[in-house]
Amino acid sequence: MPLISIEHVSHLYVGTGGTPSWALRDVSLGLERGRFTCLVGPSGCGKTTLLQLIAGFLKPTAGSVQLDGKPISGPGPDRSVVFQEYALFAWFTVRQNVEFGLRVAGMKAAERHQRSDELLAMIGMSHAADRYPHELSGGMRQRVAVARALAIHPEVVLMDEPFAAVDALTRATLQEELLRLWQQLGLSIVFITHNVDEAVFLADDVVVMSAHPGSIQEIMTIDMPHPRDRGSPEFARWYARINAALHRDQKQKQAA
Ligand SMILES: Nc1ncnc2c1ncn2[C@@H]1O[C@H](COP(=O)(O)OP(=O)(O)OP(=O)(O)O)[C@@H](O)[C@H]1O
Repeated sequence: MPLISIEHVSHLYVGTGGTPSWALRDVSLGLERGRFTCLVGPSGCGKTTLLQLIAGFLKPTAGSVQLDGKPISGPGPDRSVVFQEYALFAWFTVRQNVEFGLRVAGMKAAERHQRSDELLAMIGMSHAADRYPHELSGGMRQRVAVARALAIHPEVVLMDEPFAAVDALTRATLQEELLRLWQQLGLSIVFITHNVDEAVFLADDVVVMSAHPGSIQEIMTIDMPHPRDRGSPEFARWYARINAALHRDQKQKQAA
């Protein structure tokens, strides 16, 4: 049984003018435990909606979303979310940000400190534990956001374009660090990106979505071992395949 089962899910939004629109139409997808899944697709194809349904922030209009065979009825400590914007609390230090979920869960201070010490060491931020978010670079802030998401020991980490706002060099470093954490902690990750290179570098499975209505066009399993070499012919082949699938959809929509 997949860890996350999305069965015949449709999601309807009603806009401000009262006009309904289908963000997702009859989407079915099974996500296996321990895998790194990337969602790619044109703007508006429902990637964030799908992530929010898994997070439990939204309920599907039709169909079901299940985790470990149980319907998802809301957010829970088994799932955490990392957003594109550095959603850190400005008035908390790095350590306080990382410990936030643990404090909410009622964990004692000594245990919280031990957990945050471990995570800060893992992300190479021990030296900055007492700094505030405005004293950090974009890459450092996103590292803290990842550490905060991991502090509660979630089974699933849901990431919505987490590295889109940082420069290319920092992005590459963050990708490598995330792969290390994923492997070390045995996480299951669902990661939205617009960047095909990022998807080929990170993913076991790439879910290519198409828009109007949001649906799944193709699922590709990238069987290259990690770490992946961006300069290899195999990497270039996967890049071209995913890119072609994305453009095929656009061409079909334009021709229709
Ligand atoms: N709260 C909302 N109310 C009304 N319509 C919405 C709402 N949120 C999203 N939509 C619409 O639903 C569709 C899917 O949106 P969604 O944000 O899930 O797509 P996306 O693939 O994540 O897009 P992007 O890549 O641009 O972030 C879009 O047409 C969007 O305009």
